[in-house]
Amino acid sequence: MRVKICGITSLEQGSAIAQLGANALGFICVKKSPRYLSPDNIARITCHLPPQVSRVGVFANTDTTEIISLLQQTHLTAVQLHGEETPEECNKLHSQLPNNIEVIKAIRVKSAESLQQTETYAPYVDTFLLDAYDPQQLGGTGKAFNWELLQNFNPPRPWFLAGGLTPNNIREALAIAIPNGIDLSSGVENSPGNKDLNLVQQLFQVLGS
Ligand SMILES: O=C(O)c1ccccc1N[C@@H]1O[C@H](COP(=O)(O)O)[C@@H](O)[C@H]1O
Repeated sequence: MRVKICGITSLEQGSAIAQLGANALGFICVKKSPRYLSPDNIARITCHLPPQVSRVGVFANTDTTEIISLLQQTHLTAVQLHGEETPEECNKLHSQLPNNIEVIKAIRVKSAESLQQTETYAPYVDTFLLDAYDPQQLGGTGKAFNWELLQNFNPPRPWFLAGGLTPNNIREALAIAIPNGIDLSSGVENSPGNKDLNLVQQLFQVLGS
């Protein structure tokens, strides 16, 4: 299973988290987030990570040209679109990126209807990420959604489960849903952008048991 830890802001923590077992790390490129990291700082971290670790840039409603320019500066291997990007915008970005760059579309789940969006977006993205909906914040909310909605969820692309996941609730989540990957941010941190390595270690212990 893919395990993505998002909101990495330092090389020391990124390397330690990869060492503990994460195979994807996320870097927040949304300027108003407390976890925002500049392109220069992202590049300083990504160039030292093991090659098998996916490096995901998280964007929200960012212009395609800006995303492509940032990818060229940072050694990112994936783009997570976490805003109100339309299927047309996803198509435009996907068609302009090299095939080895993964496009992940976040769907913020309000109700069962939200899940139907995966059918519309599927031709234009590689992967989905399901997060909780919050009217105030785009992501990193620490809020979970109703996992029971996922019982018969079988989307046309691989998908990550995100939103309020912690070492304490991950077992319950995975007993209900069968995602291809999980994504944790605030559930494994001391404060925004400062990850708690003990909690990350605890997560891998639970996943391995
Ligand atoms: O983490 C942020 O600050 C953030 C800002 C803007 C868009 C997305 C963001 N984070 C994403 O939110 C989810 C879930 O986070 P949490 O585990 O509930 O804290 C995760 O996919 C992050 O990539």
